[in-house]
Amino acid sequence: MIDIRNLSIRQGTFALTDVTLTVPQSQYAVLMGKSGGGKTTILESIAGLRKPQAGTIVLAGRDVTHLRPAARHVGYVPQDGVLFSTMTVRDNIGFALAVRGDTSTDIAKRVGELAEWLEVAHLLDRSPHFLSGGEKQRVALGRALASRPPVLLLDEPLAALDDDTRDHLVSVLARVRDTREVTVLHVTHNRTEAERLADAVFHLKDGAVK
Ligand SMILES: Nc1ncnc2c1ncn2[C@@H]1O[C@H](COP(=O)(O)OP(=O)(O)OP(=O)(O)O)[C@@H](O)[C@H]1O
Repeated sequence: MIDIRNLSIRQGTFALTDVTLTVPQSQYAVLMGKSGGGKTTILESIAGLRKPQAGTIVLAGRDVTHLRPAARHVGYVPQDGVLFSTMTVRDNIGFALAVRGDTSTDIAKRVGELAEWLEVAHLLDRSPHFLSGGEKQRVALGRALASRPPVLLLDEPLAALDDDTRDHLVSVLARVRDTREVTVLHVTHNRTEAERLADAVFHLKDGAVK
């Protein structure tokens, strides 16, 4: 579950006030709204990368409002995916598991399983430099899901992809949704994408969520 109550965030002249939004457990919610409206700001606040001035954030029944990002157990695919460029695809996907000290056997098993599922098994030894846009996004998704987070945040994961690649990634995300293992908040501008994936659609308008 993602439960945001009365969140207020100010950055420079921009402000979001009193944002309230709930995504029930295992649901796939889409957040839409015009450019510059504050969608990324909301995702970054949930992930712990921005500090709100007021409000609470409860994830999977835990109040994480004052926890650091790593303690929140959130899977996050930021805008543009941004993989670690000095690491192979394998190490990108396994990163969170290595940081928390999983054994190399456990890491290899989970990375192998995810790579099959996301259809990137043939790319594991490659550097992110030599991946297509769609491949990069599938690897970024694998990295976000590796530690089995209860919450997944996706910031325009399908932007800047051609139609066929976008269609394929939508079907991958539908598979993620259908496992019902994770509660998802997905930011997009694309109505078709929202219709194909969302259990619920939220609209951010004039600093408020409807
Ligand atoms: N550190 C900052 N200081 C001041 N203003 C900022 C800062 N970061 C973001 N902003 C402003 O906050 C507003 C909301 O930005 P945000 O990226 O959350 O919007 P968005 O809805 O995700 O936009 P887009 O759809 O274009 O990605 C924008 O006006 C942006 O310029």
